[in-house]
Amino acid sequence: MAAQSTLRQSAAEEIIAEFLDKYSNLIRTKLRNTSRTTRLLSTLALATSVILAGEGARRRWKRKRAEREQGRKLVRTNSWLQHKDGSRTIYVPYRDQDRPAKVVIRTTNVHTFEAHRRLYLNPPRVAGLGDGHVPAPQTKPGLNLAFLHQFLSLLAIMIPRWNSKEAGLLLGHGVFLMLRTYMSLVVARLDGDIVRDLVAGNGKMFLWGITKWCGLGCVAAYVNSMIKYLEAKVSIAFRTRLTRYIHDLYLNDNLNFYKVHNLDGGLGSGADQFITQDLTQFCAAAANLYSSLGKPFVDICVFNYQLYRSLGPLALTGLLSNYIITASILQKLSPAFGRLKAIEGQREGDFRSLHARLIANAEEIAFYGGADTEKTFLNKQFAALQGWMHKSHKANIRYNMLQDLILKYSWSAYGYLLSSLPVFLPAWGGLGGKQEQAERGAKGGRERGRMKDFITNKRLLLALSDAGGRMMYSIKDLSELAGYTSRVYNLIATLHRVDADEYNAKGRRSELYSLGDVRGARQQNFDGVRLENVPVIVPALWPQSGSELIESLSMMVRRGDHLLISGANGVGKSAIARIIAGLWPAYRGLVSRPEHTGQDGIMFLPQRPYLSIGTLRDQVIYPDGEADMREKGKRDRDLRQVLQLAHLGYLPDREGGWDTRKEWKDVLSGGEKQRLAIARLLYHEPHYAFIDEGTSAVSSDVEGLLYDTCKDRGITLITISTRASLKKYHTFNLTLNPDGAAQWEFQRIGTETEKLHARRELEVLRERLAQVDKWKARHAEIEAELARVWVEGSDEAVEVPAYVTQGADEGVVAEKEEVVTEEVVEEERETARTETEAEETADEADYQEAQEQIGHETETETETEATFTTGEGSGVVV
Ligand SMILES: Nc1ncnc2c1ncn2[C@@H]1O[C@H](COP(=O)(O)OP(=O)(O)OP(=O)(O)O)[C@@H](O)[C@H]1O
Repeated sequence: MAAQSTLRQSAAEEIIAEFLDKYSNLIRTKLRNTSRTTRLLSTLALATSVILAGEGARRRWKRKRAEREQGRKLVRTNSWLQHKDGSRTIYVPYRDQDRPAKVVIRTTNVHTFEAHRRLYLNPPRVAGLGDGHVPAPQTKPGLNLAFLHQFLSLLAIMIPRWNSKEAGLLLGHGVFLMLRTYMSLVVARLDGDIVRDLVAGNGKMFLWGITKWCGLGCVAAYVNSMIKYLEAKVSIAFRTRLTRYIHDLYLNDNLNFYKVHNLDGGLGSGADQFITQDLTQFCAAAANLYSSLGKPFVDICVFNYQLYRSLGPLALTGLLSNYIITASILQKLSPAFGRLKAIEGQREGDFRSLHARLIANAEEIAFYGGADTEKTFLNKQFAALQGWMHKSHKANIRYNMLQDLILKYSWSAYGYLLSSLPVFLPAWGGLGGKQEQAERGAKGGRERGRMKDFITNKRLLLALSDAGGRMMYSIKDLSELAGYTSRVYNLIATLHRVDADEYNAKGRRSELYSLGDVRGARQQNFDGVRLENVPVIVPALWPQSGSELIESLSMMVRRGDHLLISGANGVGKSAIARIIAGLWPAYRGLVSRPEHTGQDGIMFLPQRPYLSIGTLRDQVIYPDGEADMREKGKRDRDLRQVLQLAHLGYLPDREGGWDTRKEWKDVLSGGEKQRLAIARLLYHEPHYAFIDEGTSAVSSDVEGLLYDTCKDRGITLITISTRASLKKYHTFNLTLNPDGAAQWEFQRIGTETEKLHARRELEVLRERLAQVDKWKARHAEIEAELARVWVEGSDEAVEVPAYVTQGADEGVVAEKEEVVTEEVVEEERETARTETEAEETADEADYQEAQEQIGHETETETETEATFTTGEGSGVVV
């Protein structure tokens, strides 16, 4: 044995040596035959390619290192790279912070959206999804043509091209599925062989059969796990495509993320449940459908053919009729799984959005002590979900029973019957029947043959019944998929509808001021802000009609003309900003505004300051990212300067630097949030800025400085405020008073008319001042009455704590009240004196200051006396 192996080894060595000799001789001869120049040139070429390859490798390595370094930096600063074609490269922490994974995100082409709009807004009539025009379809989800149309429409997004990654993954998945079918066939045959050898007592063949079985097991295990892996990959790939598509449609310049909730309402409590939950379930179900339908289908074809060969045409007819009968029974008796799943998804969404609401408003709820009430809301919503889930599972009981009865027990009994055909009816028994007829008489051998055929056929029948069963089970999967499909299709159709502003169903008349009745025009490249005969309407959810706040409003703000929009609460001041920003529609008239939002354009500071996730830097430069900031040539020191101007210079040091990440909405105080919003304004330096109650929590000394800074930076301010004291920073004033004779009044601040108003206000003030003496007398009366009142049992009354009584005896209290009254009177006299002086000198600066004081007074008065408002409106249009 040892000698044999040595012999084999030396033979192998000889072969290798011969091989090496042959090729070295060949090279040597070739070299000898070539000229010196050729050799020199070849050597040079070789050396150059080695050097170039080395240099290439070095550069690649360097690039990779720089890229990794850049990735780390971008992760730290919460930033990304923006490319010219609109795509972005983002880095996400992968295994560890040091090796972030690079992801390139390409935005969906506008033409793709246009091409798809037809699928979602004008579905074919035959699908029964509406009349072929908007509104978006709302059919009962189920196995019908609508489902087919919806699924194919989504497939156009999930697999955009035949050579896309998703198509490749599906192909790979298909190959493995076929492989598994083939393996099932091989296993069925091998099973029969093993039993035959066992019955025949052929030990050698039996052992060989077992060895093959184990080998097949390894391959089958690999194939099965690859099928699962590829299924998961397909599901993730589908989800990625759909999620990016939806994000591009949801968060675009048309502000669909706002409109879909505030104007359309087609998605109920929110798009979040659709995008996070329903989409995931849809993709998992769609990827699974391929294997749960595709694989059994292939199995059924292959196994039927095999059984047809061995059991004959009668068996095949029996099998096919069995499928048809089973499918129709199950289809008839199955509950509406699609609808059940769709409504379950909706209730899950409602429950989830209540939780999200609780998190977003945790502080406010905690202050109010509203935990119990919120718990009741949550429990109520959960009970609705739970009830529906019970209903859904109950519906499953009957279906599962039926399914088990038919697929497990009836089918196997039927299988035994079919397997016995060659034995009892050999004339109808295919190959098996022929063999049976041929071998009649050879008793012992035939029994073993029968056993082998029976085992093979039984396994094939089992596999077939399994495939058929899975096919039948997938009726349920398919119905559930129909539910998810309808939800995802509804989401995309609604987004397309909102994006196209297509609310008007053909042939249907729209209600006045409904979303189908928007006829105003927008001009987006105007150097100024202008409204021309625009009604201020609170839009209602489509298709209801909105409610009118102001019938028709006209105004214009040019560069340098600062405007203050004032009026009582709820009159529609912010509504004007919403119309100009494009959040609310312009139902009639013309709205003109600068094209860009941000730098050199227009910016809106909302009433509730918003703080994004990310670093401190992100808060100042929002909505820019760090990459945009660098592109604009701004550095951290510029941001520090901006913060200083907003009186927040201490923030980077206090919070630990620009890259610090915190939950900023909880970290910053109300006033700080507002000052941060002003800092954003100073960073972006727009030409026009809407400030909606943007300084209400800022102390008045800082407020003035902030206004002056903004104006010095060339920002034209349009302030929405109830504070008349802000007048002095503005040139024009738009006063809204929908209940007055004129619903609004637009006038220059400091004009004769306005002075007239101020004088009238002064007169009213003086009248009130004259009443102070009367109040004093009345006060003394009340004091005297109180002193006379004797409260029965006051001696036994609960003892007043010492800290209350200290220095609070009647005399002291009276004295204090006297002093307070004196102070109030003195203050009012002082105010009146100032007003009179201002009026007399008519000096502009003094006048403004006096105006401010009046403003303070007016504010206080407005709260108490409804009559103490500005004069009649004149409806001046600039
Ligand atoms: N999304 C909405 N849905 C329904 N009504 C709304 C909506 N937003 C605002 N409104 C209504 O529109 C009216 C004007 O609101 P707006 O926010 O413009 O008031 P405002 O004058 O700015 O008040 P405030 O001084 O309190 O901020 C209010 O009556 C309000 O209830």
